[in-house]
This record gives sequence, structure tokens and C-alpha cells, in this order.
Amino acid sequence: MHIKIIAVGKLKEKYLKQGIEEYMKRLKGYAKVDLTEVADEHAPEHLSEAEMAEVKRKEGERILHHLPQDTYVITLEINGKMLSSEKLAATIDELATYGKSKIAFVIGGSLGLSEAVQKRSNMALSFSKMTFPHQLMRLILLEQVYRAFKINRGEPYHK
Ligand SMILES: C[S@@+](CC[C@H](N)C(=O)[O-])C[C@H]1O[C@@H](n2cnc3c(N)ncnc32)[C@H](O)[C@@H]1O
Repeated sequence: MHIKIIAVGKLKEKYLKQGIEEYMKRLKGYAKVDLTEVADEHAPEHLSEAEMAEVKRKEGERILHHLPQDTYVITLEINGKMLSSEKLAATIDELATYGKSKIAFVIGGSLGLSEAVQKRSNMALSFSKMTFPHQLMRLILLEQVYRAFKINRGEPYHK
């Protein structure tokens, strides 16, 4: 199985980099996982609705470039569907069973995802109604993907 994580912006914080490296290392025995960073648009504090849409559109175009047709796309969206860890594990397992071995998880930038990316999405996944910083979201997502593989293999992992 090939899992791609597409995220907007360059990760700067050392503590997040270390956590992400740890989970990428742990995931090596379970799947091919890679993380692609697409450039973010410079977005000043006060933007009009139209300017915000334009920032998201430009970032969205870069994201879409990394989403070939044969890839099942899961966008991370606050208003998406909330799943238990077991259900996420079952979803990944079902996709593999039905020959969808390429999954891309997409994390938006500070303004969120463009309409075009939302349209390309096969499933919008929410981690709660709370807003998490997009860079921290990478680490939370990787832990849940790792947890999903542990669940699917029936391997022990702290509850
Ligand atoms: C800072 S948030 C963007 C907030 C923006 N106002 C919005 O509504 O999308 C940056 C990205 O992190 C991800 N994210 C943040 N909180 C999330 C949550 N609770 N569930 C799923 N994804 C989340 C989404 O991909 C989002 O595009």
C-alpha cells in the first residue's frame, strides 16, 4: 500500500519534525509512506473573501498536481466525517481489498482547502470540530495511520 500525505507549507518546528520522522520510521514495516509539501501562498492578516479564495485556489492547484486519477483522496476537513480509529483502519483495509492501494491524505494550509480540491476528494475526514494547526495535523494523522495498520494486523499497541 502506498500512502501519500500532501500538506501545504514547509514544516519548521523541530519538535514536530522529530515526531513525524518517528512515525514515518515506524510505518516503514507496514506501507510505503511519503510526505509531500506544496508551497504555501503568502497570506497577510486581513484578506477579503475573494483574496482568501484566490490563495486557496493557488495552493489547491499545486495539491491537485500530486493527485493522479488512480489515487483515492482523503481530505482532512473540520466539517468532514468523524471516524473511530477502528473505522479508519477498516476503511484503509477495505480500500486495499478493492484494489485501491494508493491513498493520499490532504491537509490544507492556514486558510483551508480550495473547492477544486474538495471536489476531487473521495472522502472528507474530520478529526473533531476543533481547529488544529495544519503542521500539527501531520503528526496527528501519521499516528492514526500507524494505529490503523497496528489494528489491521492485530498487533498490540497502547490503547
Ligand atoms: C488551520 S486549519 C484551516 C482552518 C480553516 N479555517 C478551515 O476551516 O479549513 C489547516 C488544515 O488543517 C486540517 N485540520 C485542522 N483541524 C482539523 C480537524 N479538526 N479535522 C480535520 N482536519 C483538520 C485541515 O486540512 C485544514 O485545512
